[in-house]
Amino acid sequence: MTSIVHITNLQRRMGKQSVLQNINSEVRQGDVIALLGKNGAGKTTLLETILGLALPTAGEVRVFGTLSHEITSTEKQRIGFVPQQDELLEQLTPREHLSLFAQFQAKWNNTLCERLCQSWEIPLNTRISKLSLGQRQKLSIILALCHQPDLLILDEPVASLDPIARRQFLTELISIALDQQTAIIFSSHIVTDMERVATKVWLLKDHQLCWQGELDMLKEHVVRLHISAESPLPTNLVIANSIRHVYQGKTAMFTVTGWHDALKHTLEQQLQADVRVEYLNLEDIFLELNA
Ligand SMILES: Nc1ncnc2c1ncn2[C@@H]1O[C@H](COP(=O)(O)OP(=O)(O)OP(=O)(O)O)[C@@H](O)[C@H]1O
Repeated sequence: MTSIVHITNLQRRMGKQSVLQNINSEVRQGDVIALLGKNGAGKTTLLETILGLALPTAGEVRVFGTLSHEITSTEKQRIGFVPQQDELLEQLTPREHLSLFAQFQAKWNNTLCERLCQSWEIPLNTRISKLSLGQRQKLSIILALCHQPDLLILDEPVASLDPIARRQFLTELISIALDQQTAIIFSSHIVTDMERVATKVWLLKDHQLCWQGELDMLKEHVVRLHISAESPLPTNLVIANSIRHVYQGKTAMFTVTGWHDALKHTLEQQLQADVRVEYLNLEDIFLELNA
């Protein structure tokens, strides 16, 4: 698979504050990356740096092999971006905006545009300044999807969408990732949505990517162990890579990282106890890793 984005030792400071440190990663064709992090973790900063809208303090980001802040207008046409705050032209109607934007795109998909405008009930002849937040967000998504980008970056694209539009949007996203092999980086606080579409996860914490890799691997890597013994467990019990634990006499619950199934038997022998492994959904993993 072709590399679309390459990030090397990226650092970004804002005044005295370090926002991103030692970020090394790669985005390949067909990757759908869920970018997760608490408020202020640096998600928008990372996405803007990838887009070349902000300069790295150190390190570099390459998009299609070019430094992101030096990408050409032809390369820009290969990128779709839905910003957290839309940049629509207030005085135009959606019809005018779509037609103006389409003129500058080499691969505009009019069929998809018409289908989405219809199913999302975009009021095509109303001034954009009079649209609701959700209608504006839908229009921004249509603009980003319909020029069939090779790289699609979405910063909180669904916050104002109703559940029906959100589900349709996720379906579209999966289909373009599969059919067109578009690389997608998607930031959202609706973690259940991310879990439906993501193949990979980037988790930002303490200015760094504390996890990056396949979603399935993350789910095998972070688990909750429910331990129950015949007699009270030692209160100073230590389990490697534990990030949180709760004791209740003969039972205990540990959340651990770096888990692999072979450890279960060893632990049961060592503690003379039953160990049940609970695999977590992405939202629970996010909460545990940020606890
Ligand atoms: N223009 C700016 N000047 C100074 N600091 C800034 C600026 N923009 C963002 N920051 C700081 O950089 C950090 C990261 O902000 P960023 O917007 O990237 O976070 P985020 O993860 O996208 O947050 P959210 O989930 O709330 O959208 C925050 O601590 C923020 O205060």
